[in-house]
Parts: sequence; C-alpha cells; structure tokens
Amino acid sequence: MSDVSLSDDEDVPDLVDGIRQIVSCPVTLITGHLGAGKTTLLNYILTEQHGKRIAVILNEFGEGSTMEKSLSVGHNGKLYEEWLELRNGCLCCSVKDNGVKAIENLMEKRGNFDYILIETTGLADPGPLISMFWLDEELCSSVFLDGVITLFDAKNGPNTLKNETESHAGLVNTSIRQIALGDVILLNKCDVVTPAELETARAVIREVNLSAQIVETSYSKVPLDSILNLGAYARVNEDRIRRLTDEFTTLNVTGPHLDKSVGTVTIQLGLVEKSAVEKLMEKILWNNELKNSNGDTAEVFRAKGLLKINEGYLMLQAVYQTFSIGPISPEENSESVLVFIGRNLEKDCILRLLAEC
Ligand SMILES: Nc1nc2c(ncn2[C@@H]2O[C@H](COP(=O)(O)OP(=O)(O)OP(=O)(O)O)[C@@H](O)[C@H]2O)c(=O)[nH]1
Repeated sequence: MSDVSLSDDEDVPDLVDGIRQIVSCPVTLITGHLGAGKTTLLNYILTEQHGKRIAVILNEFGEGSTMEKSLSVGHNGKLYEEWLELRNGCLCCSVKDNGVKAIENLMEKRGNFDYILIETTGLADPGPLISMFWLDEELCSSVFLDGVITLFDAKNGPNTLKNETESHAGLVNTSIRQIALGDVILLNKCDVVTPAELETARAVIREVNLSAQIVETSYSKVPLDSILNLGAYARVNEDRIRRLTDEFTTLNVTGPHLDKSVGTVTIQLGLVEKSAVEKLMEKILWNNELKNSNGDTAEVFRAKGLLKINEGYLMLQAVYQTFSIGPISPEENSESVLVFIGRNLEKDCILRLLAEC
C-alpha cells in the first residue's frame, strides 16, 4: 500500500490565469533497514520545513487495490488525506510510467509540492524506485529524483547487516543495497553508541560505499541542506564533481568485511572516449561481461563518473541496468574519474574491459 500525506492543504496555490502551473518537484527517497530512524527523519523534516508543501509517500508492500488510500501525519496537528492511484500493489511494483503518472496526477489536482519524500519499507531494495524517478530530462516530467538518503542505525546496524549477510549467503542483502545506493548516509542513533561502536558502523558503511557522504545524527536530526536539494542525479552539479575527484583520498578503508564481495572501486583516467565508456557500461550492465579474477560475474549497483573528452566533460550516472552519459561543464580542470559500487569488482578487470572497448 502507498500512503500519501500532504503537509499543507492550501487550495490551488499555483493557479495562474486559471491554469495550474506545474513546476518540477524534487523527489527524495528515504531508505534504510528496519528501525534505523526513517519515520523519525520524516517527522523531523516536516517539523523543520513548517509551511512548505511536502507530500510524504509511505511505500509499503501490500496486495493492491486499484486505488491506494492515503492518510496520516501531516503537520500542525492537521490530518490530510489523499489518494494515489496505482494500478497494482505498491509504488515500487508499479510500472515506471504509472508510478510517476500517479504522482503527476496528484500534483495536477493538489498543486505543486516543494518536496516529495518517499519512505521505503526497511525491507525494500530502493533500486526500482530510483529507476522509476530517475527520468530523462528531455521527458520534462513534473518530478525529478533529487537523491537517496539511507538511514543506518549505528548501534544495531552492523549486527543487522551481519545477520542478513549470514542468512542470505551468496546473495547481496537488502541492507547492503540500501547503503550502496545512498547518496547521503545518516549514521543515526549516535547518542547510544561508544566511540568504538561508531567507528565500526562507519567502517561497515565505507566497506560498501566509499562515495556517499556520511552524516552522524541522533534522532535523525540533520541540517536539511545536507539531504534536500542534493541534485545527486543532476547533470550539472559542481559540488558532486568535486567530491568525485576528492574520493581518492578516502581509498584503502579497512573494516569488518561483512560481505567481502561488495565494495567500491574508483578509477582515475586521463582523456577518454565517450563511445568506449558507453560500450563498457553496456558490457557490464547489460551483457554481464565483467568478471573478477576468479571468473565470477560482477554486478554494479551504482556508478558515477566524470569523463574528460576532447570536447569537454561528460557525467556518467548508473543505477542497476540504467545508465546515462550527458554533457556538463566543470569549473576545474579535472581528470576523468569513474566510481563503481557493486559486487565482485576489481579495478584491473574493469580497466581490461575498458581497453577492449
Ligand atoms: N536512542 C535513539 N533512538 C532513536 C533514534 N532515532 C530513532 N530512534 C527510535 O528508534 C525507533 C525506530 O525509529 P523509526 O523512525 O520508527 O525507524 P524506522 O526506520 O522508520 O523503522 P521501520 O519503519 O520499522 O523500518 C523509534 O522508537 C525511535 O524513537 C536515535 O537517534 N536515538
């Protein structure tokens, strides 16, 4: 079931000459394992962003009716109800276009939102929802994916991950995917951990994802500008590019190695050819041609990169099987950087495959 709450109930706030003006609205996905603090974060954002129009969608698994009833929190003590029309069960199981369309319909009816926050269940892989909201800019949708925030409980997270890893031997568990796909990871419940526990939790995250920003929080209290308006999937984002090129300094992290097969590989290159990187991504994402030195097939959950080409710069973004390479114009004179997060990844094997392309 997908619940939608609206944080405000103004009537037709954006009618101009009787025509609803739809402005593209950022979608933030909030994910993380059970009990990590996702709902606490939602409530915190609603309180802090008093006066903004925020749609909150709780994406829970469930047998589908054709129309999903919504209800719940709102703020200022008011309760708002809305309907999100989906053709089947829950948002992440809808066909891509239906899920986005349902939200666009809601905006047509209720006006624009400042933010749309989607909380996934602790048991969900956020991948399908990312694919749903990461749309071609050319489609001119009224929503766009702004970023993925992953909550991780500093106290219980490492054990949750360990138990999941042991009980899903051979499979990459959901908690690891949630960490891998996070643009910002809130290391939450810092109020109840020792410095050693905090260090362990940090290392567990870094084992999987070297590229996300980690913010330590208690009761999910975080400066909102570090989680909203991230532009993590935007083509032009100087801050992201700078962070990508800074990532080399954080390499060689050692930690408890819960799942040795999952990790981040960062590659720095000089000039590259767009067609070669395109071919590389097709071989990796679509044809399963990337293997590690044992011959095991690699799986990329997330990739990003800055590509220096003769004519300027391009940005690479990928989530599971979808990737895009589009032009950008960084201020600085950077080299090419590629970051891959996934399973069975080895730098030399990626470089060899790239050379073939
Ligand atoms: N001590 C402490 N407790 C916290 C913190 N953040 C959240 N909690 C508590 O942890 C419990 C779970 O928090 P929720 O926000 O419901 O977690 P969730 O991720 O939404 O949980 P699920 O919906 O079950 O996946 C609640 O009792 C919160 O009050 C924190 O930073 N410190």
